[in-house]
Amino acid sequence: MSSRPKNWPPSLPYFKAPQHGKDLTPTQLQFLRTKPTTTTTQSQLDDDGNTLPVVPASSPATETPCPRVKILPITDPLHPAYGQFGLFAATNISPGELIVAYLGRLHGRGTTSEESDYDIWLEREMDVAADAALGGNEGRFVNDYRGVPCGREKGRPNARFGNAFCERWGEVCVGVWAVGGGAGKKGKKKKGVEGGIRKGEEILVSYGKGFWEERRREEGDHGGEGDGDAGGDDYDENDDDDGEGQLS
Ligand SMILES: C[S@@+](CC[C@H](N)C(=O)[O-])C[C@H]1O[C@@H](n2cnc3c(N)ncnc32)[C@H](O)[C@@H]1O
Repeated sequence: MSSRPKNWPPSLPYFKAPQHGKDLTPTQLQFLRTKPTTTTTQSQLDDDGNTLPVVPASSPATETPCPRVKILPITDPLHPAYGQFGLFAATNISPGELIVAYLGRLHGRGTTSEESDYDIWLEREMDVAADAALGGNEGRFVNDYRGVPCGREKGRPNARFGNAFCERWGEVCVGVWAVGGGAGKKGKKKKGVEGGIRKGEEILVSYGKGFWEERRREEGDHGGEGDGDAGGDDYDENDDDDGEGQLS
């Protein structure tokens, strides 16, 4: 396999592992490198109180390039990210499966780039985020579900951000997971979602309401129209803005 995925922007660094910003403290590094054990700490539990999943070093989700996904140009003029790229399933993906890691520069609040549209909280409490604006892997191309036409589960995401301990790198990473295969956030069942993504489908997450509210504020400030939130729907996002796994 080539050392970069097809359609990767030629001038953008392609990461084969998470990059550590110089600002990360020993405590943050220790948090990242701590593999969950039977005696887990609070920060190793997800919203449902489950232990952080451990992803074996052999998982295709952490291969670079990742065989589970394709970066493709968005050619449908009705798609809100028309003219940009998106992330698509290269194989059928089972509900609840880790699709691909989201690699970027790991950093704290002090080195946040206000301009970045690729910065995602890994663990807000530990002040660690992953920014893929200046380099990353395929994960950086995942679009938000809002306004995207023709999805099998129209009007809702088929994937979500979530953390895992990745044995390939020996640290906690953000990943993109197929929805389904269990309860949603805080144990709530998501209405009508069975999960699983078919080969060829676009992989779509929710960036969280906060991301789009901030986008609207910026557009208001600048008086522009831009490529903001393309429309509402009945997907219940009330749990979306409580911490990790949201674009900041
Ligand atoms: C993490 S990037 C996603 C990849 C991006 N499409 C690209 O080609 O680099 C986030 C950016 O994608 C665009 N985007 C993603 N989902 C969108 C949506 N539903 N509506 C409008 N723009 C979207 C916005 O420009 C946003 O700032």
